[in-house]
Amino acid sequence: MVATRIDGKAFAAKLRDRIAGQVAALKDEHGITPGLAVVLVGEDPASQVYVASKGKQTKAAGMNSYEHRLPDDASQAELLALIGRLNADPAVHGILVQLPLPKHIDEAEVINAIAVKKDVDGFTTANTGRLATGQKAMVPCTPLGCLMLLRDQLGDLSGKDAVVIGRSNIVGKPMAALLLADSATVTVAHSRTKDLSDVVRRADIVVAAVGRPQMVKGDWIKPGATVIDVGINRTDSGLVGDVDYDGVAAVAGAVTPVPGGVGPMTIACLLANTLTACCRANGLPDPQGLGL
Ligand SMILES: Nc1nc(=O)c2c([nH]1)NC[C@@H]1CN(c3ccc(C(=O)N[C@@H](CCC(=O)O)C(=O)O)cc3)C=[N+]21
Repeated sequence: MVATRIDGKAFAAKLRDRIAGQVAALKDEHGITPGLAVVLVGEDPASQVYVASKGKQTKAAGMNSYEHRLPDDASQAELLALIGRLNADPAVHGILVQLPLPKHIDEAEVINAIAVKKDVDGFTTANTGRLATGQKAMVPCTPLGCLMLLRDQLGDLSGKDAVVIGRSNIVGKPMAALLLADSATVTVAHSRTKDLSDVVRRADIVVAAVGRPQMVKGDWIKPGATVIDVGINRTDSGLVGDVDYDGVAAVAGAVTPVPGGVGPMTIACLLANTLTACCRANGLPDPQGLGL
């Protein structure tokens, strides 16, 4: 039996279509256009590609996209001043500061300067805390995309054994919070975890977010398990995930590919969060019905 290939690219395209319809209705019925501001500091080539792609998809969904580029040597004060202006701008419903930032800038301080209601990355301490305590939050895009794929594949996640490999603030920790909120039994594994393959073998759901090319092997996987690969590793043989796809697909029930899995969901969820932020700012009901 070969695993189902979870088509994140197709799922993301459908989600973007739905969002575009909701954006059009928002314009028609309320005269409001959601706006997303993306801030890029420096010239990192991968970041430039992501930011260009975000801008293109934002406009394609009918939203306004505002791009702000600062030079590599921009000061933290300049960046904070820009965020202050975006916080005060009523046309801007979402603000994303592309990470990583140059080393002379304190990332946590910059992120926490973003207005909580405009924090479409869900990276502020306030949103992290809200997610962890079950209050309405802005949810980080990559884990949100993973959750949507899991709910679509499995339905109710209640009582499932989930193992998240990786404990980053942007993926591992919020992913664990989301799975817990859906009543899964959650284990967070990381570089110090003992007998990692044995831990993973117990899981009905595996989310791999470690940044090590093809680390998760087929013989780590419980037959029939659902495997979500968050890895984006650029190697000599091209873009690969954290999962050894062919080996895992021979055992798993379903697995996401790289590319074409979680990556496209991340950007679609950014649009979803921008629309959600816009609706909340205008006292309208949440458009995605996720209960988060
Ligand atoms: N503030 C902030 N928010 C982010 O969400 C954020 C960030 N900073 N910094 C960088 C990471 C990375 N990230 C990705 C988005 C889309 C793909 C994506 O679409 N990947 C395609 C392939 C793209 C390719 O070929 O390079 C795929 O997996 O199919 C990947 C990675 C968002 N990030």
